[in-house]
Amino acid sequence: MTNEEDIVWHETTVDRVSREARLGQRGVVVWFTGLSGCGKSTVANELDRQLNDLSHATMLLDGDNIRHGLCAPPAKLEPEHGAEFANRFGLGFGAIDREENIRRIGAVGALMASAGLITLTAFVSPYRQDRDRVRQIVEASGKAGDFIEVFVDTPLEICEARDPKGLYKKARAGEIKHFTGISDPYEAPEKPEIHLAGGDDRTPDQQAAEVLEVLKTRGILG
Ligand SMILES: Nc1ncnc2c1ncn2[C@@H]1O[C@H](COP(=O)(O)OS(=O)(=O)O)[C@@H](OP(=O)(O)O)[C@H]1O
Ligand SMILES: Nc1ncnc2c1ncn2[C@@H]1O[C@H](COP(=O)(O)OP(=O)(O)O)[C@@H](O)[C@H]1O
Repeated sequence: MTNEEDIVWHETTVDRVSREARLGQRGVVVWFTGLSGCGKSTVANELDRQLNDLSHATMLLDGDNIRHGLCAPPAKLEPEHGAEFANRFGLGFGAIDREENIRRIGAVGALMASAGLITLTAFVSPYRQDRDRVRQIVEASGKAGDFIEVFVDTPLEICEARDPKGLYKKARAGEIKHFTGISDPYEAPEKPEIHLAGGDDRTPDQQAAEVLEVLKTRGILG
C-alpha cells in the first residue's frame, strides 16, 4: 500500500497570486446546488455568459456533462475498461457515489480556482457534508471566501412540473431509484452565501445578475 507520507507536494514557480494578477480577478468556486430542474445549469450558464461578456476567465462544470467523462457511470466505462474497473470507479446516485462525485468535482474546482478562474459548478450535491468538504478543500488551497454557495431554491412542485428530461415522471413510476426530492433526500444549505428564490417570475438572466452583483461586491471581479 502507498503511504500518505510518500506522496510529497511539489511547489510550482508560477503561483496563484501571479496568475490572478495577470487575469485581474480572484479565482473562486461558485457552487450552484438544488433539486433537479431548479435552474442550476440555466442560471450558471447565463452567469458564465455575463462574465465572459465582461472579459473574465471562467469555466463551467455541469453535472450532466461531467457524468459523461470524469464521473461516468459504470455502464459507460465497462465496454472499454471491463466490469471490475467499471464497478470500482463508475459512479451512480447512491449516497457514497454522490460523495465521490462531489469530492472529484471539488478537487477539480479547487485546481481551477488556483489557476485564477472563476469556476462555476452546477451539481445537485444534495448532502451538506459533501458540500462543506468542498468548501474546506477550496478554502484550504486559497483563502476564506473562495467558495461561494448558491442555493437555487425552487420548490419541488415547480421542478416536477417543469420536468424537462422526464426524470420526475420516471422517478414517480419507480423507474429511477434514489431520485433527489422523490426517493432520496436533499439537505438544503443552512447559510448559503447566495439564496436564489426560484419559481417566481424572475428570468434566469435576472437571477444570474443577482449572483454577478455579489461577485462584484466581494471584489472577485478585480
Ligand atoms: N437519481 C437521480 N437523482 C438526481 N439526479 C439524477 C438522478 N438520476 C439521473 N439524474 C440526472 O443527473 C443529474 C444530477 O447529477 P449530479 O452529478 O449533479 O448529481 S449529484 O450532485 O451527484 O447528486 C441531474 O441533472 P439536473 O437535472 O441538471 O440536476 C439529472 O438529470
Ligand atoms: N428563472 C427561470 N424561470 C423559468 N424557467 C426556468 C428558470 N430557470 C430555469 N428554468 C427552466 O427550468 C428547467 C430546468 O432548468 P435547468 O437549468 O436544466 O435545471 P437544473 O440544472 O437545476 O436541473 C429548464 O427548462 C429551464 O429552461
